[in-house]
Amino acid sequence: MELHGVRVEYGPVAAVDGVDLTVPAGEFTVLTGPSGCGKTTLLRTVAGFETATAGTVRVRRSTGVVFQQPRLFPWRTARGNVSYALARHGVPRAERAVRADALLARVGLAGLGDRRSWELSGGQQQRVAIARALATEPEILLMDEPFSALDALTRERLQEEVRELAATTRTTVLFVTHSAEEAVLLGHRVLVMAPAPGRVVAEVTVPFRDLATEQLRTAPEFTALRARVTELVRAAGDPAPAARTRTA
Ligand SMILES: Nc1ncnc2c1ncn2[C@@H]1O[C@H](COP(=O)(O)OP(=O)(O)OP(=O)(O)O)[C@@H](O)[C@H]1O
Repeated sequence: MELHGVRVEYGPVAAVDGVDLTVPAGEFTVLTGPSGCGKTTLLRTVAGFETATAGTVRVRRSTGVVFQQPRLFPWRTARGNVSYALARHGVPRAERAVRADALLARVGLAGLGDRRSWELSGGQQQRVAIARALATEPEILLMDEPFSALDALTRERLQEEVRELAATTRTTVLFVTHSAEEAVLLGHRVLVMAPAPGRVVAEVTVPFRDLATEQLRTAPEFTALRARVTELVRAAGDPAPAARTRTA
C-alpha cells in the first residue's frame, strides 16, 4: 500500500496534506497523534471512503476495516456476519460456513458461530468484526481505534491476540490509536502526525517484534520508547513556533 503526496479536503479545509506513506507487506504500521491531526481521514482514504484531491493512493487488492464499534448485523449470527463478507467477496455458498468458522477460530471464537451479537461481549463482537475484515483476504487490514471502547482487561487481551495474529499470519496492518502504549506494543513502526494540515512529522522504529507481549509491557526499553512517543505526540499538538512567537 502506497500513498504519495496525498491531500484530502473537507470543504476549504485540508484535513491532511503532502502525506507519503508506504506500508510494506507484512508490516504493522501505527498512526498516532493529537486529536484532529487526520489519522482517521488517512485511514478512510486508504479504505476508499474518502477521495484524495491531490496525490496518489495505491492499494492493489481490497482493504479490510475495523472501526471503534463492531458494527455487526444484529440479526445475523457471528458466522452469518462473516459469511456475508465472504459472499460479497465471491466465495461460493457451499464453502462459506467452513471458511467463516475457520476465521472465527483464528480470532479465538471457535464454537461461538451460532451466537448473535447480543449474546456476545463487546470484545467478542470486535473479534467477529476482525474475522469479517479478514474474510476478503485484504491486502491491508485497517484498524481505527478498535479497542478504545473496550474495558482495560479485554483491551489488553485483544492487543496481545492481534499482535500474535499479525505476526503469525504476516498480516499487513495500518492501525490508528491515541495510546502510546498500544502504538509501541503493536507497531513495527509508529508514525506521529501533527494537525493543520494533517501530516506525518515523526517516525519511530520499534525493535521489539521478537519479544513476547507479557515481557514487553514491563521492559524498561518499552517504557522508554512509550515515553518518547508520548513526548512526540505532545510536541506535535503544540502550536507551531511561529504562532507562539506571534502571541508572545
Ligand atoms: N466529515 C468531515 N467534515 C469536515 N471536517 C472534517 C470531517 N471529518 C474530519 N474533519 C476534520 O478533519 C481534520 C482531521 O480529522 P480526523 O478525524 O481525520 O482526525 P483524527 O486525528 O482521526 O482525530 P481524533 O484523534 O480526534 O479521532 C479535523 O480538523 C476534523 O475536524
